[in-house]
Amino acid sequence: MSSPVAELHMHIEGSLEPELIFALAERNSVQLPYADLDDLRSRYEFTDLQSFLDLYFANMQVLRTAQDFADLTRAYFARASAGGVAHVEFFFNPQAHVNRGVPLHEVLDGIMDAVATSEREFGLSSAAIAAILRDRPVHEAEEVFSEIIRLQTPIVGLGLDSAEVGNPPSLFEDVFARARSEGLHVVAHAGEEGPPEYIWQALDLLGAERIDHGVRALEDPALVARLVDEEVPLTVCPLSNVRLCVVDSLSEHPLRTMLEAGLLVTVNSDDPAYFGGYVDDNFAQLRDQLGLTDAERETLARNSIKASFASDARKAQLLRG
Ligand SMILES: Nc1ncnc2[nH]cnc12
Ligand SMILES: [Zn+2]
Repeated sequence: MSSPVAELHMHIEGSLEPELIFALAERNSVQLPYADLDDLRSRYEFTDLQSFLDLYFANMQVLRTAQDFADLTRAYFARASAGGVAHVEFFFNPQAHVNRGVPLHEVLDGIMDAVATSEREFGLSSAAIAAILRDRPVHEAEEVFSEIIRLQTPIVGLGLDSAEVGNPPSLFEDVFARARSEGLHVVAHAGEEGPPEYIWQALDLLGAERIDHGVRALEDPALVARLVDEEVPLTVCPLSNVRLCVVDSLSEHPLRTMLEAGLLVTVNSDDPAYFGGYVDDNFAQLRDQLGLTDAERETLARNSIKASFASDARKAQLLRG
């Protein structure tokens, strides 16, 4: 029996499976631009991050009510728990819903309802991170963040995601400073498609406690030394990196190089409904295609718990297995 894992990098909207897209479209009378499931599935071929984001945002149109968000979140919890995930810190994208007319409270009520019962229902502790869309105007991020705070939403942190290149962390210094002053954890996607410079900015300007992805850190030895020295966790997403053409194949993924460099690496699913699998699928394919050993898996599992924002008591419980 392998040790429990914490999943620290997944987007709840990226767990929207094709079957649920069709079921929610029916429930909400949404006309989908796909003939059937096979037609939808045939579109899951991506050439880069943007080509994925286009489909990711398009499919969100079926999410309308608190019930939809609760059903989506619970479906992920059930699947993740079955795959050995015992703790999750997941992203959601409030702007992606508010901007198409869904009231913020519908999003928050649904997600937080599922979070509140995850331990009882699925034996899985959970926490939500509001992620800012970095390719949208800065004032929009500030407005949605203010509203989340005004509603006293029990989120655990603030994150930064969406199209990376050309949208550096430096743009979002103020909203991240506010998040920190509210006592929230802060994390940022950096070094997925963007340069190592964006990782430096995430650390120095945003105060990021974890870097989401960070694979391009390997291009900058001084940055690697800093990340090792400060034990900054990197939430790496191997299947995502292959599907978004960040790496050519899983057998060429730099995960082992990162581990050998002494980086605090974790394995995550990112957008499991789009990238061919959940955390357990990532581990299984890493074993088959990269020769990931049981000892390496154990290290990665322990890293994920260490890197989480769970309480010390919960971390100790998770580490006991
Ligand atoms: N891999 C990813 N990178 C940036 N933004 C995202 N939003 C959902 N998945 C993402
Ligand atoms: Zn991501």
